[in-house]
Formats: sequence, C-alpha cells, structure tokens
Amino acid sequence: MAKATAAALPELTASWWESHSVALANVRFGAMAKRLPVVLRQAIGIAWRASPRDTVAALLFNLLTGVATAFGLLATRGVLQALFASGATLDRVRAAVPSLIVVAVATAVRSGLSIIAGWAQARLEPQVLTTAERRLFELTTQVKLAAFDDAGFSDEMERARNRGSLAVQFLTRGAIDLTAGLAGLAATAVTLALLHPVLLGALLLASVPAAWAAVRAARLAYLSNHARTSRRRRLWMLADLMANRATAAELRAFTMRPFLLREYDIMAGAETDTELEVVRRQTMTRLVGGVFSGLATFRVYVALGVLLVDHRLPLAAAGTAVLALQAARTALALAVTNVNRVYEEGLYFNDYTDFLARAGERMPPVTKQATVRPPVTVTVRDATLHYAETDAPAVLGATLTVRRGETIALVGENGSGKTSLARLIAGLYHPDSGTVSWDGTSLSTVDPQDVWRHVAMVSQEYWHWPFTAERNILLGTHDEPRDGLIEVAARKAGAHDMITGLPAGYGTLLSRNFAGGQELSGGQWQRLAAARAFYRDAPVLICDEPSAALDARAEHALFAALRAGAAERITVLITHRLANVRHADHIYVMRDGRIVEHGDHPELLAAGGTYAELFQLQATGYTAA
Ligand SMILES: Nc1ncnc2c1ncn2[C@@H]1O[C@H](COP(=O)(O)OP(=O)(O)OP(=O)(O)O)[C@@H](O)[C@H]1O
Repeated sequence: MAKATAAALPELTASWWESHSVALANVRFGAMAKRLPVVLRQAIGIAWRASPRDTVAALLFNLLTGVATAFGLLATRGVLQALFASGATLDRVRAAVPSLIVVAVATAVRSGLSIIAGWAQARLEPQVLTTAERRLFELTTQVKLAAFDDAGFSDEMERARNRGSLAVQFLTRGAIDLTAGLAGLAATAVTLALLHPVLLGALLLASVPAAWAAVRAARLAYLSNHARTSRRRRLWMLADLMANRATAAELRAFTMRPFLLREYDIMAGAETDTELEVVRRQTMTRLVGGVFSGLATFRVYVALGVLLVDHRLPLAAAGTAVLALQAARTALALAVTNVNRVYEEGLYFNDYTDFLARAGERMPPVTKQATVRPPVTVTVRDATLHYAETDAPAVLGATLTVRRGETIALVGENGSGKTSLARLIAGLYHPDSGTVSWDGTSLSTVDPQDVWRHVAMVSQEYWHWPFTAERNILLGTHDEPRDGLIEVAARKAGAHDMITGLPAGYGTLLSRNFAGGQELSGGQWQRLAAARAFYRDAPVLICDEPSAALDARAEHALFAALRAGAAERITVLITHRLANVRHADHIYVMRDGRIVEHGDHPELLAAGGTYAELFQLQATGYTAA
C-alpha cells in the first residue's frame, strides 16, 4: 500500500523551498519571543498601509481601555478601604460613594472605549485583506511565465494565496487583540505593583507556562499544516476530479471511480492520521502548560495570604489584588490566545512575505529600452530553450526569419518544440542562449508588455473565460475597445451565427457555474478564441492548432480568413493538418527541438523528407479507396 502511495502521489515528497519555513517553525521559545515584535511590526505596517486612521484608532482605544481598567481597579481599592474602615455602616457607605462613582465612570468609559476599539478593528480587517490580496495578484499576474513551470513556485503561490493572505488579516486581528490583552495585563500589573511589588513578580511567573503552551501548540499546528500542503493540494485536486462537470463523463466511461476513491482514501487517511497526532501533541502540551499555570496561580494566592498574615498588605488592598488577579487572568487569556495567534499567523504570514519576495525575483527585468514597434522582421537566431526542471531542451539551436506579410508554419510530431518556438517568437519565454529579435532588437532587452501589445495568440490550450460571449471577444483588446469590430471578428472566426443563436446572443454568459450561464462545445469555444485573436488585430499572430476542434467548413473558413489578413502581419501557424500549411511562405519541420527541414510546400515535397512523408500519409487518408 505504501509503495502504491509513493508511486501514485509524487507530491508527497518535500520540495527544496520547504526547508526555510521548517527552520523558522522550529525556532525555540526564546527566539520566538524575539521574533514576535518583528511580526507585530510587520502586521501593524500592513494595517497602516490599508488604513492609517483605523489602525491608530484600534491601537489607541485598546490602550485607553487598559488605562480605564487600571483606574477602575485603583478606585475599587478606595471603595474597599472605605467599607473596611471602622465606624457606622452608613458613614462607611457614604465615604465609599466618591470612589464608587469613579468605579462606575471608569467601567462605563472602559466599555465605551472597548466598543470603539472593536469598531475600528472590524473596519480595518477587510481593508487589510484587500490590500494583501491585491498585492499578491499584482505580482502573480506579472511574474515571468517561466515561473509557473517551477513546482516550488506554484506551491508557494498556493500557500500564499490560500492561507497567506488570510494570515495577514488574522495577524492584524491577533496583533490588535494582543495589544488589548497586553494593555489589560499592564493595567493589572500596575495595579498589583502599586499594591505590593511581590504580587507583580508572582503574576509574571504565572503567565509564563500558559504562554509557553500556547506558542508550542501553535508551532505544532503550523508544522503539520506546512507538511500537509502537497498532500492537501492532491486532495483538492482529487475532490475536483470527482465532483466536476468537466470530468464526470470521462470518469464514468473509463470506470475511474474506484481508482479515484482509493487515491482519496490513501490521501485522506494520511491526512487524518497526521491531524490526530497533532491534536494529541497539542493536548499534551496544553495539559502540561495548564498544570504549571495552575501551580503558579496557587503560588500567587499563597504569597497574597502570607502578605496579609504578616500585615504587609491591608485587607482592602488584598481584596483589590484578588480582583486585579481575576482581571489579569482574563487579560492574560486574551494575550496568550493572541500570542498564539500572532505567532501561528506570523508563520503563515511569512509564507506570504516570502512569496512576495520570491515573486519579486521573478519579475521581468526592467530595461532601458521602453518599446518595440510592430515588427517588420522577426529573427530567431540559434535559440535554445530549457523549461525549469527538465533535462532535454524544448528548442535547440533554432534559426529562422519571418517578414511582415509572410506566414510561416511550424510542423512536426508531438513534443517536437513547435509551441515552445512560437512562445519564443511571442516573447513569452526568452531563450537560454541565442536571440529572438524584432527588427534587430532582442526581446530580452524589451519590456515584455510592449512586446505582447503587438501579439495575438490562439493557443492550443485556450481558456474558457467565464464571461459573456461579447466579453470573450472584447478581451482581445479590453484596454482599447474597437467599436463595431466585435461582430466583424466573430464573422471571420465563423462564430457570429453560433453566438446569435445563444439565448442572449452576444450577452450570453458562458459559464454553467452561474445562473443562466450557457456551455459551448469545444469547437464553439475554439471559434470564440479565434474571434478574440481577430479582434485584437495584432501585427504578430500566432495560431497554435487553431482548428483542432473545428468542423471542416469552419476550418476552411478560418484558414481563408487567416490568408485574407496575412498581408498586414506576421503569421505563425502550428498545425498537424498539413493541408492547411501548403500556402505558408515557409514551413519549418521540427524534431526534438531542432528545425530539421525548411522550405515551401513544393520544395519540401520534392525533398522527400519527413514533411513529404507526413503529407503523403495524410493525403492518402483522403484519397485511398
Ligand atoms: N511548461 C513546460 N514545462 C516543462 N516542459 C514543457 C513545458 N511545455 C512543454 N514542455 C516540454 O517541451 C517539449 C516541447 O513541447 P511543445 O509544447 O513545444 O511541443 P509541440 O511540438 O508544440 O507539441 P504538440 O504537437 O503536442 O503540441 C515537450 O517535451 C514538452 O513536454
């Protein structure tokens, strides 16, 4: 069973990037105590960026709540002093009235301040979450495409996205609640110190075991969560496969149910075991912390008794001390819970900040060269491309030139490097060696946004954007809409009739995940993808298997439209249907990343190489009796 698990679920193995966070989670209590202020500062920093006003209000009103608590306690001593003095009961009660009024006012003010602090905090949290998420998405939409080929990066992104952003929100909450707890503790500590310094020391001693247990429990939870990231990702993926409209038919036709459920059982079983172990260890920790905390509290009350018996503490002060100690326990519970939360969320927050830093390293280089113009000539010279974590190059020493008005076709067997070469031409990847230049300017020296502005792409794996049909086409140039051209583009792609046949025409929402949404067939989606590219009307058009899902008529119309517009642009065509590439000005045949043949259709047929062989093979399929 274990063997099967390892073979089927490679994600269980640890990745290189995990060591950093594990090291952090393994820090000892002292080191962690040192780290807390840093985490707190970062949390307050983010809160400040989200809303300076609410941050100040939340912190200030919590601190003022603490001050009101101290006032209330000290006034209580006045009440007790008056009540425990000698004399007639009525006189003693009268003497206690001023202090009682102070206690009442302090209590009312304290409640008011705490409500205002809660309000500021509630306002702050959603703003913090939005700020954190926005920052994350600013980076994920900008990092180099190559970053996504790195499994470590994807995992980090997932952790930062799923937990890290939330951690920022929880951390801010924890930081402010911790401030409230500490302010309450400080208030009671001041009160106790004023009553007798020994009581203060006793209170501090009582706090340590609880804090230790809280931090250790948090660390256990984090470590387990961290180790489970890969497995959970696999579990989510399995859950998605088993409860998804898109996979439902294939799952049944291939009777995959037992296999998927078995995989689920293996993963979920391991998940539950880990979780139970963590809960066991956390409970032990809390038990030990609780016992020591109880003993320490007992010692505090013994100290109080000794001071009373020795007449070093008056009865009124002892009564106040008991009240202060009770208030201290509440404040301590709040502080400890939030030390716990701040520490734990601080670790997740660290995932978030780490990801931001790593994503920052994967930004496209900022170059001096600001723009490229729509290219007249695109030149690929001796270009080689390796994807991350792969040994064999996807493109090896490719050289070609294509001019405006020309169409080139990349053909070859699956995995021969056609898409990869097209990605180089589009500036989506940069070659490890060699160059890709537009009119003599190497794309690796240009801001990629400027390159992509001139590129339209019908990719092999186009996305089914869950928007209306119109928006799906408009996405082609959403930043500079071209009035009236949506229908023109849709007609060129053979999508217009299909779209007008939808319940709400161009306004039909294309996603069954929303009420009233419609689903399209594979070919219909592909027409829409082509319409988007036509609408973009870019000087470099890359069509990667643009007709794989199209019927014969639609395919014919699409290639006719491509040829009609070819004079104004550079067209790169990738297709396995070789009948569609006969009109290309140059055909490049690829094998194992290399360009092994090139020429136009008659030249390549005459050469009698791979192209001729593949072409004849397809042609006989149509002519054979
Ligand atoms: N993002 C990626 N990360 C790692 N390897 C990749 C990636 N994309 C492609 N490859 C690998 O690079 C090689 C070339 O892939 P490419 O997609 O360029 O081939 P292709 O000729 O377009 O294939 P097909 O005809 O099947 O579309 C293949 O071995 C593929 O596994």
